[in-house]
Amino acid sequence: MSLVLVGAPGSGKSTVGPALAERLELPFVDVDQLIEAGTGRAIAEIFATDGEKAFRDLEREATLAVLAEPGERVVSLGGGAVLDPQVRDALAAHEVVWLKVSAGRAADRVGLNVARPLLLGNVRGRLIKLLGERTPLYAAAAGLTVDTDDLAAAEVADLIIAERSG
Ligand SMILES: Nc1ncnc2c1ncn2[C@@H]1O[C@H](COP(=O)(O)OP(=O)(O)O)[C@@H](O)[C@H]1O
Ligand SMILES: O=C(O)C1=C[C@@H](OP(=O)(O)O)[C@@H](O)[C@H](O)C1
Ligand SMILES: [Mg+2]
Repeated sequence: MSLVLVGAPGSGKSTVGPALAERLELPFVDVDQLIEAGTGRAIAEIFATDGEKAFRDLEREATLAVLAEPGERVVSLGGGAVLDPQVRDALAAHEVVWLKVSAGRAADRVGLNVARPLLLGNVRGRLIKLLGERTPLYAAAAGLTVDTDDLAAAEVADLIIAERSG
C-alpha cells in the first residue's frame, strides 16, 4: 500500500511528495515526471501536439502501473488522474491524502507557468471550474484531507506524518 497524494494543480503534490518520502524514508514517484521520462516529452508538449485525450490515456496507463506495484512508496498523482474510473478503483487499495487548496491560492502558486496547459488563459477561472468538477472526486478518494492554503509545503508534510501516526 502506498501513500498517494491527490489534489488540484497547485495543491503541492509534487513539492510535498518528496519531502514526505524523505521523512518516511520511502521511495518517491511523481506520475507526471514518470510520463515525461517515459516519453521524453514535456506534459505541455503532449497536450499541444496530441491533445488532452492522448495525455489522459498515457496518464491512466502510468498511474495504474504505479498503483499496481507492490511495496510502500509516496506517489504524487497528476491533478486530473482521479477523473478516470479505473484510477479511482485502484486508489481504494491505498492510503490517499487530499491536499486541499482554494482556487485563489492555487492560482497564486502556479502563476502563469506554461507547464500546466489546462490552466492557460484565465488561470483562476479555470481552477474554479476544475475544483467544482473534481472536489467530490478528491473527497471520495481520500482518507485524510489537509487544507494547505495557510501552510508551507514542509508543514503539510509534517501534518500528514502527525495525522497518520496519531
Ligand atoms: N504549501 C505550499 N505553500 C506555498 N507554495 C507551495 C506549497 N506547495 C507547493 N507550493 C509551490 O506551488 C507551486 C506548485 O506546486 P506543485 O508541488 O508543483 O503542485 P502540484 O504538483 O500539486 O500541481 C510550486 O512552485 C511550489 O513550490
Ligand atoms: O489537473 C490536471 O488535469 C493536470 C495537472 C498536472 O499535474 P499537477 O496537478 O501536478 O499540476 C498535469 O498532470 C497536467 O498538466 C494535467
Ligand atoms: Mg505535480
